[in-house]
Amino acid sequence: MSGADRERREERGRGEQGRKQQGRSGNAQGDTGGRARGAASRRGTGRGSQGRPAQEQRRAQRPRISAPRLVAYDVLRDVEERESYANLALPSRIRDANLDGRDAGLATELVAGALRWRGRYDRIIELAAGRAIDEIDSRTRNVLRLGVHQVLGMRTAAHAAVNESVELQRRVGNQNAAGFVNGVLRTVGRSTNQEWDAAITAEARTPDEALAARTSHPAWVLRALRDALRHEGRDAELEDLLAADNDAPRVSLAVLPGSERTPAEAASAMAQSDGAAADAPDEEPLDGPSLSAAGPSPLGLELSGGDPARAIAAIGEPEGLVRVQDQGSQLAALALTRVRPVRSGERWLDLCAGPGGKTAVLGAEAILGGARVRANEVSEHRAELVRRSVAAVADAVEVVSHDGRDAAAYGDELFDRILVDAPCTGLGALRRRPEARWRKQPSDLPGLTALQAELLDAAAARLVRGGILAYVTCSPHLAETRIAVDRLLTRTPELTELDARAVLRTVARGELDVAGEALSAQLWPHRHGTDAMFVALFQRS
Ligand SMILES: C[S@@+](CC[C@H](N)C(=O)[O-])C[C@H]1O[C@@H](n2cnc3c(N)ncnc32)[C@H](O)[C@@H]1O
Repeated sequence: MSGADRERREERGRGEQGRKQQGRSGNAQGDTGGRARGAASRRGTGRGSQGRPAQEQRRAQRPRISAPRLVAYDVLRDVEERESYANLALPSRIRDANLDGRDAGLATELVAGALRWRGRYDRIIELAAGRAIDEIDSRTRNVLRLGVHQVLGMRTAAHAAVNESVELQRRVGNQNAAGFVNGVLRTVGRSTNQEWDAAITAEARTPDEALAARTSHPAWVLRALRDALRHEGRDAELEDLLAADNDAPRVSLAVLPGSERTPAEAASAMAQSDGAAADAPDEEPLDGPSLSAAGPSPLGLELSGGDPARAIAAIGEPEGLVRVQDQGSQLAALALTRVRPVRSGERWLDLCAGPGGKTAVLGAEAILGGARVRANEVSEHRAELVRRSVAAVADAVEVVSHDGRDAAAYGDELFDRILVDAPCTGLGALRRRPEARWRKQPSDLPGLTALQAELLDAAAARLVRGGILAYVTCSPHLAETRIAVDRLLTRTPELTELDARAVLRTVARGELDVAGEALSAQLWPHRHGTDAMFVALFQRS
């Protein structure tokens, strides 16, 4: 930073000090209008006396904003305004900005933190600014969320986080609100996380509102999660679950059945390749991350960090046989394939297959057992993802694209096993998709549960006698799990529910703690380290 820039900053800082607000209760006022007027009149003087070139010169002299922060801001905008998925928008923005590994890591942390903790940070911003979050324009809101994450969620020095945020606001948002950003973030930085949590609790109207804000969950999601845990007699686990939702999940890999190596052998293959790389002077060693055959799926590996693609390459299996996949998804697919021995010639259907993670497990199991899989996906684009996903087991899998409620999806056949991995609210994968909890609304439920019921009815009618149906959701919401199952059983007396918990206990690696009275199995992030997958199994009589 040049001396002139530093001087300008210090002068601005002194100005802010003069206007600063005291403490949380004497908040940052949030009077952007007053500040805006002040800033506008100051700018007006500048324009009058110096003209446009001077203003442009001042802009050119401004400190550069760090590229990762700009990338993070752009991704937050993509998510908010274009409904983009952060996990897709982020890599493409990182590529466009040509960030190196370290900066890409910072951009990723900023995006994940600001999205995941949005509910808590918004409440803190409200308390610091003394105004409702909706009254702050969306650009400023996102600058503030990134700033609060740096101040409270990362170890960024407070003055650096504030200065960067003010510059970011000047670059991307309403210039007049730069002072507001400065004031709010300074107020935020004056209290610790514990103090902010105490303030959130003190200001909340109900204990649920306080817990929802502190743990950054929408209140309706918190209630749905509590209901699902209560159904198992485990509502005391709610806070553990909410905390697990806010932890970045460990990367899990699946070693598909039929691979040359078992998961344990794959883990040691990577360790050996790591050692060999360290010995070879021109090979960059895999610095640190290790694989272990851990987690509840018998196919599963856990990666302690680093780039999964490098770990997969280091294992050395043919492409596609080792893949990134949540272990709950692995178990859900295995519940269907291992519920009973496979007879050669069986026909299986994966009705809602996109993007094809579970189809790959079904395909690998089908090859071993002599079965064949039809994979259906309503979206042609996602059907293409399924084709790519099953390349390693393509001999056993045929991919088609139809609405699963239409006869075309079944191709005039009956099936021995059908997987309905239904579209759902996705409330079981909140740790993986940080923006998802803010996207779904309770009003999404009726449409989804109606679609789930129609898909189940269509699938149940296409089972051979004695055939098995697996109903899977990545949501623990009771409307999408037990209530859906009970209604299906009422509508379809030919279906008998099987003990999915017993099946999963047999399939799983180690003890699997599945609670409650129901025959279906609910997995949980805080208990099993998986997404909250729900699995129910039925047999057609
Ligand atoms: C939860 S995802 C399936 C995940 C997949 N089984 C996997 O493991 O990768 C649900 C899928 O159902 C698809 N879908 C939604 N409505 C459908 C319908 N009417 N018929 C068939 N598929 C549908 C969605 O496009 C989405 O790809």
